[in-house]
Amino acid sequence: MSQQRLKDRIALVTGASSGIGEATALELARQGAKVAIVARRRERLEALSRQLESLGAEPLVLVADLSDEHQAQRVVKDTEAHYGRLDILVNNAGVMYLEPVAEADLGRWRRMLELNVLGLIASTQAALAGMRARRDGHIVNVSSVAGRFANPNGGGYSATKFGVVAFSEALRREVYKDNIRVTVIEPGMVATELREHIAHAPTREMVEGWTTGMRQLQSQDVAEVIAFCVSRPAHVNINEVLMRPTDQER
Ligand SMILES: NC(=O)c1ccc[n+]([C@@H]2O[C@H](COP(=O)([O-])OP(=O)(O)OC[C@H]3O[C@@H](n4cnc5c(N)ncnc54)[C@H](O)[C@@H]3O)[C@@H](O)[C@H]2O)c1
Repeated sequence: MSQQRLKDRIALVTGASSGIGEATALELARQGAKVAIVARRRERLEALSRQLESLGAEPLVLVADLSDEHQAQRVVKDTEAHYGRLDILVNNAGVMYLEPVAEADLGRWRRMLELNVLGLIASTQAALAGMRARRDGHIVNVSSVAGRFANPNGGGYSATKFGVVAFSEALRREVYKDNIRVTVIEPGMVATELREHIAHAPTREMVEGWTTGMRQLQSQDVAEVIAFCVSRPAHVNINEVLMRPTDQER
């Protein structure tokens, strides 16, 4: 039995129907959190919900397309209405399309921007009022190593993940005074369904090449990092440690 470091904490995990989101929902539940899960595939969420139930997580299943900002805001409000508050928001839902700029399908890139960036911003915005009022909350944004380093054919995806890093750093500076913590997670290659979206065949080979000889992460590895970050005692203000406010901001 894991330590119940998240006992009575209320979490919402987006993109929970597979991969990192599914593993994170389970790990938060093992550590005692109550967990709301959201994605588009109801059957997958229902199956996860049964596992969460058996861990005592009192799950809430929400089906939404988070590339729609209104739906992204609604799931936060639905979670707050159901449990009375939201303590931990894990913005994990994302897609990856890798293709050369010259051949890019801009409709696909727009959908990627809408989900990976705008949806994440919308759910964050919806969570702030409640967290501010209680002076308590933790927002975890899942970016990627592609949010710090860009590779050929990864321009569209990296634009979204650099965007997540930039947004999170600005957000952290806006909300640290309200005791809201912001963490960005930047995993390397993780064995999930995400790779199936690699649109361009040579890119698939290239991505395989980048990772040859590297340890491939499992979703559970990332889930444990997220659970560790959100389970720090509230008096440890990591915002102050990671990004010391300038004198003007004090
Ligand atoms: N797998 C990797 O190598 C890797 C590396 C770094 C970062 N990431 C990031 O991790 C996050 C999770 O990805 P994953 O690897 O677990 O892949 P995944 O495909 O298994 O999971 C993505 C999740 O997002 C959901 N989703 C997709 N579109 C959605 C939409 N429009 N509305 C609601 N939900 C939607 C999917 O249903 C799924 O639950 C993503 O943000 C991804 O960019 C993944």
